[in-house]
Amino acid sequence: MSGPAPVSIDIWVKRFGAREVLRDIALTLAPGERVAVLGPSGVGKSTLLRIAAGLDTAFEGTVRGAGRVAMVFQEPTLLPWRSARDNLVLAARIPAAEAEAALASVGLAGRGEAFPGHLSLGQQRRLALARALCARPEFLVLDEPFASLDAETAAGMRALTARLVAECGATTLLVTHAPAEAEALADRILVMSGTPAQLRPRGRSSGER
Ligand SMILES: Nc1ncnc2c1ncn2[C@@H]1O[C@H](COP(=O)(O)OP(=O)(O)OP(=O)(O)O)[C@@H](O)[C@H]1O
Repeated sequence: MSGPAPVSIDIWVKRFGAREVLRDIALTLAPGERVAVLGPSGVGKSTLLRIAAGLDTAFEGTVRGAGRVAMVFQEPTLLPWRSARDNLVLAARIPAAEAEAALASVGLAGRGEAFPGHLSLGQQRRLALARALCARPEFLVLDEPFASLDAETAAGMRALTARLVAECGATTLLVTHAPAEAEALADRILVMSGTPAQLRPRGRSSGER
């Protein structure tokens, strides 16, 4: 092992058909750095994340240094016919006792037998977060993990995620359209805008809150 590496995402161009969605994106995350990308719906945030996580390789550019990646999707994407515990055991190949501890760490102690469909959306999101963290990622990618939660639940999730992400120490890339999420979780905030979309640091005076 040579120690943690920066994650470098260079996208010269990403197209869907003839349409350019992303162009000239150069983003380097220092080891352990947490970067949030803010931007309106449809601008290309999820596309950037899928490329960063290695799920989309149909682009011109490179992604380097990502190492072991875990992604939390907008939808929890759990195995519906497996218990909460088995969702962790199967995905991360960990013993049941470790899965129980992970459930407790996201406030799901005692819910190991529950099927995802019997959990609230907020609980499913926490289970999906636990699953990602159980993989002991070097690079954690979060795609609007708090979308469609009520304000109180989202605030609880933000605090929990901020604590767990800090504890796990993974280099983290988060996309959201909620500035409060970006501020709670990130060391650095970037804004994605334009067609094709580009990234720039968040300005202080442009009304981007
Ligand atoms: N598989 C695909 N094929 C064609 N077009 C796509 C595909 N995936 C995304 N797009 C288009 O690319 C653009 C960027 O989509 P993307 O999902 O990255 O946006 P986003 O910023 O994540 O939006 P949201 O905040 O609503 O999730 C959109 O115009 C979308 O319609």
